Amino acid sequence: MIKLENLSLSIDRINILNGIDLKIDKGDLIGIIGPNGSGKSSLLRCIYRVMKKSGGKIYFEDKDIDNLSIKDTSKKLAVVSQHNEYNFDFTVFDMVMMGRSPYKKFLDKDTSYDIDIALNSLETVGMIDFKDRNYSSLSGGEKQGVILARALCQKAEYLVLDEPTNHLDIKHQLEFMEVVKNLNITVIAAIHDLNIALKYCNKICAIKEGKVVAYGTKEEVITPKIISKLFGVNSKIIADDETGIKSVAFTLNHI
Ligand SMILES: Nc1ncnc2c1ncn2[C@@H]1O[C@H](COP(=O)(O)OP(=O)(O)OP(=O)(O)O)[C@@H](O)[C@H]1O
Repeated sequence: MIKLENLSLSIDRINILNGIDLKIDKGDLIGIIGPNGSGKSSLLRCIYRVMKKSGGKIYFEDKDIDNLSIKDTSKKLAVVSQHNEYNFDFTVFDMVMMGRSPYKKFLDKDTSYDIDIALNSLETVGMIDFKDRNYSSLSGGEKQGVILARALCQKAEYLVLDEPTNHLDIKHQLEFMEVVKNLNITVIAAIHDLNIALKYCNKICAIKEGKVVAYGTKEEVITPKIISKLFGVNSKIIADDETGIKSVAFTLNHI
């Protein structure tokens, strides 16, 4: 379980997150939704400790993260974000092996156990055939698969996804989210596409101006009323006649 209590973040006296309370249960796949600039990435960055919160508490199970080392945090939590360009080049396999670094001391060698985990992670994301390729030669979608494999290689209980499918075509978006869903671990994902959120998340946290506007099941949160409050657009939730699968259709208010 991850618990946020009264989490706040201010930068240059501007309040970015304002007293966020959130409880993420084990096995949840939580979508964080909200308009541009509402604080989704900042919230996740506080959880994965790239940003230092200004106030409040974050707990992993019963442990206050202020008392956890960065290395111990990395054993618990892996991250996939939307920015995957690096100014250096490694093979795909070496990139994935970096996921083992929280478990290593300086100059420790990779064990056959580490190598098996890396190969299994590449298998899981369907990219084993890419293992000897240079990372920089991959397409954006392929890079995202490698970064997910690196996260899996960390063997963390929690996975944070910061708008991970933004640059992916629809097939790659669905494939990425299918892999994530089938991991059966706890996932917190900032998601722009409400249809992806509807399809894959079991809970949704809606934020606006750094505050939680709604938190609950996707049926409770992805509603025309809340969508209008968040984004200022009209919407309709449509259920497919055959499958019952729901999707959202949008129009601008004045159209
Ligand atoms: N390092 C920073 N310095 C100053 N302002 C920042 C910093 N990081 C984030 N912000 C501001 O905090 C607000 C929230 O940004 P954040 O990236 O968390 O929003 P978001 O909901 O993820 O947005 P988007 O959907 O556009 O990616 C924005 O107004 C942003 O400009």
